[in-house]
Amino acid sequence: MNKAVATGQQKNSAKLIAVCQDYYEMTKPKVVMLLLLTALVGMCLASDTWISWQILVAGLTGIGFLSSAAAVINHVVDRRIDSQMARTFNRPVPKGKITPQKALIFAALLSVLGYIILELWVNRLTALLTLASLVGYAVIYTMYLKRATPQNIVIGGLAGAAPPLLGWTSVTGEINAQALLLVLIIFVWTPPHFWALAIHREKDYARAQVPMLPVTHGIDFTKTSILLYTILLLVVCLLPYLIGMAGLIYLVGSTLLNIGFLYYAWKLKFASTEDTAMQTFKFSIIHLMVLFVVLLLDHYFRF
Ligand code: HEM
Ligand SMILES: CC(C)=CCC/C(C)=C/CC/C(C)=C/COP(=O)(O)OP(=O)(O)O
Repeated sequence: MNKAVATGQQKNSAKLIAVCQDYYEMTKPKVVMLLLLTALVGMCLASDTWISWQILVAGLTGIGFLSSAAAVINHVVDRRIDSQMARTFNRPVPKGKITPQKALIFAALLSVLGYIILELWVNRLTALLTLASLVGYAVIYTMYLKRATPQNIVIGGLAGAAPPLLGWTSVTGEINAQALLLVLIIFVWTPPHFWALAIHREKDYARAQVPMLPVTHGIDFTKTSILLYTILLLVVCLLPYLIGMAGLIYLVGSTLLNIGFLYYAWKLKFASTEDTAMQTFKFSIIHLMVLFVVLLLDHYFRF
């Protein structure tokens, strides 16, 4: 083969890979992975036996596609804000690597596919609840709340907290109090998760004029709020054990994780160094991931 043609082909495939990476980045893959873990745990806890492969695969694919679509819409709607923040200015839409139109077509494709998968192979309730979560995050949180009130992430957090319920309804076709308890755990976890990062990025949010809590009420007030939510989280996390939904493995695991979270929140409030806010944010992600793995282990190896 001609050397120039071969080099041209190499350049084209490198370009294609780069474009695919940009589309992939817009789906917030790591966030969606954790959302899917919580949905998987919702599915497993909904049943005393093994769940069917069809529900598992179709449920996770549908919930994953709709969550990814919500994340892509967030990239489009927030392109002005993102272009003003050091953490996000390099994203594909503000950088001009992907046009808003193309991103929206991608989001529409993911949404339609995800909805059809849930409707055809899971059930209508799950399809509708997942669509409502997409609207909750992409429209209610991103378009309105984020720009309107420092309670934005508290209220908007409900959409991100929904996946355990979506997993549960995938298996049973109905809404259940135990599933709502899992939603409550993530709902209470979200403020300390996000506000820790918001403290670290306070100047970014102030510059972009986004009314996040550290911007509107100050860093000290935000630290107190984080500490109080972390205490509330410890209490809420005890409920699955207290109502007999989970056993000792969960009780021990969850208590250790919450003591860890409390340690970071305490340090952030009373003995903070430059890194403490980011360490607290990183720990929050480990906390939720391990908490849901522990719930799963407890479900299958309960004694
Ligand atoms: C309204 C609710 C939430 C807000 C405002 C929020 C905000 C954020 C922000 C701003 C980041 C930083 C992203 C970056 O570095 O580019 C982040 C990271 C992350 N969030 Fe959340 N989050 C929320 C809910 C959730 C939920 C429900 C989950 C999962 C169950 C989650 C999982 C994660 C993960 C895994 C990361 C790390 C992503 C990475 O390293 O790329 N978040 N979150
Ligand atoms: C269907 C379903 C379950 C939808 C939920 C989808 C979803 C991706 C929820 C995660 C919440 C999240 C990452 C919020 C951050 O947005 P931000 O705009 O404040 O953060 P950013 O500045 O990093 O974009």
